Amino acid sequence: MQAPCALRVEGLGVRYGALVALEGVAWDVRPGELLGIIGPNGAGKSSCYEAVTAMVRRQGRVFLGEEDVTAVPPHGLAGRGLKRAFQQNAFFEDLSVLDNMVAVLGARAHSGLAASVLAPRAAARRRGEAARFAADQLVRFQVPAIYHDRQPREIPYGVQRMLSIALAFGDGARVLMLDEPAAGLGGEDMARLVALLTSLKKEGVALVVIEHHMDLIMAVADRICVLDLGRQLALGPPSQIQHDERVLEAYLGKKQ
Ligand SMILES: Nc1ncnc2c1ncn2[C@@H]1O[C@H](COP(=O)(O)OP(=O)(O)OP(=O)(O)O)[C@@H](O)[C@H]1O
Repeated sequence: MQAPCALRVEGLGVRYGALVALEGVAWDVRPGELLGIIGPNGAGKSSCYEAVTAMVRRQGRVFLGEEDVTAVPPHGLAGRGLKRAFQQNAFFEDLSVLDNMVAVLGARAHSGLAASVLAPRAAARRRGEAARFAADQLVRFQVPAIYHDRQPREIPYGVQRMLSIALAFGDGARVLMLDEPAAGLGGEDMARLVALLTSLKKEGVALVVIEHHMDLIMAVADRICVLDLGRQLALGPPSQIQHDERVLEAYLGKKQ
């Protein structure tokens, strides 16, 4: 028996005034599975991404596990384990890499003023534990310890991308959505990204990844949703998508 869906969308649509940017999109993703979303420029990928996380006005329904979360606002979705990263890296620039991670881990790290005054040793111990947990989390997301004390803008771009994924994931995610995680990455950084995505899948995280980088998506996706002119052109495993005539014509054909 197949595992239940981690995330499912039905009849997803987005309009900007008279422009139909997305219409009738329907897919699901299961724990441990990576769904790739591809399509030519203007196909509706970003609109789809924003629509799932309720960042734009949209039609359709969104289910997280068994729960209909269509009416849940973005912060409520994050609280339920649907996390998203942004295409642009977004950091607290004045904090170190480690403190960025501590900050998103939130409650785990903050002992509070009252606790610090009334029980300073316990508060210090909790802060130490939070910092260790944050450091472990960063290493797990391919951000090596040599960068933890630096500010985000001081670390290499490829490591910044990993940091942004780590921050999006926070203290855990049932579903993690990534918008072009491979943008601007080359050789070794790309290999690190593949390793990270593969390990998240093994841990049972469901991933939804918008990507222009065909080699990456064909290598790591279990299924791919192809959008073109706001419509869902195809949905299937990479082997099927690579040979789909409509996809070749609409997407790959336009790229050549
Ligand atoms: N805020 C907006 N207002 C008006 N039109 C928009 C807006 N955002 C996107 N669009 C239009 O909606 C359509 C889909 O855009 P979208 O950004 O979702 O596509 P995309 O597949 O992500 O494209 P790209 O690969 O270029 O980022 C395009 O025609 C785009 O011009």
